[in-house]
Amino acid sequence: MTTPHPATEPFGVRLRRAMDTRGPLCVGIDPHASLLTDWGLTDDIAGLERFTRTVVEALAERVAVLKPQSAFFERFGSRGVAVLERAVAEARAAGALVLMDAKRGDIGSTMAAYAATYLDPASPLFSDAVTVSPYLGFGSLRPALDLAREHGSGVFVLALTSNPEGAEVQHAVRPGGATVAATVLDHLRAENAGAAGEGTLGSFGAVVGATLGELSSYDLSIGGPLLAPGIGAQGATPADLPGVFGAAVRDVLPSVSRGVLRHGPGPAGLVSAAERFAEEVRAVAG
Ligand SMILES: O=c1ccn([C@@H]2O[C@H](COP(=O)(O)O)[C@@H](O)[C@H]2O)c(=O)[nH]1
Repeated sequence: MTTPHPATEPFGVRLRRAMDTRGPLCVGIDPHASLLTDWGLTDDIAGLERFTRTVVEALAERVAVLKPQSAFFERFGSRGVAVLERAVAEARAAGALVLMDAKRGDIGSTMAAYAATYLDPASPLFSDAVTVSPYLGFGSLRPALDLAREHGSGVFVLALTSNPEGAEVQHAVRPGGATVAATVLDHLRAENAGAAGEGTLGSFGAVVGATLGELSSYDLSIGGPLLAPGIGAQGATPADLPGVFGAAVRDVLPSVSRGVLRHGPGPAGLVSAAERFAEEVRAVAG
């Protein structure tokens, strides 16, 4: 097994380079039971292993970012997590950045353990970046933000999620008039301050759904990347990105899972679907 290695450059710098050289796309590894079936695989650890290996072998040398969805591995217990560990190591060794979609969030002291799981280079799940939830208060994420800074990793914080239910929390208005989501974006802007020069990305990103329609009431210029899930199975398309993100579109990392994965099990189908999405994004985001 490849030994996890820490980064020598900040995540944001590595991400911008990967998007420029490999294309602006993140592909999700989401082994849904229905996809395993569609691929002719069994819904068990052998099916999970084959599915995951196929995606990593097809795409890790080509796309900028692979985003394993931890839940689909955890449902198989420790053997599923072992598959996830191998996928992370192999994808990183092939040159992809790995964004672990774990959406962790807890009080600060427990958050420190989550941070160590994904952001400490000694951990078998060490990844280039991780998704976290700020709904125990942005300050509760401090251990993850600090560990990421120390090791050149990235953190993506849920701000405006792609699901319609998110609005009841994220659009809620705080005393003083700012929405919860705007407050999260403000915190991220502060975390990235000083990191970003012209054209550079900071390492602290926001998750902002591509499904949300225009967001001009939000200041999306956070100095870091905007992970945009929702393209493909959730109904958004690359053509929607300029309308949703406006001038911030250049900092958007669109993410597609089922929209690519449904083109398996052959590697050629996965590769051409990913290339098509990346091309469509390039055409609208430059
Ligand atoms: O706001 C969010 C945050 C995360 N996700 C995750 O992205 C993928 C989407 O999968 P698709 O098959 O492309 O719909 C999945 O892992 C979600 O948990 C999101 O959809 N929205």
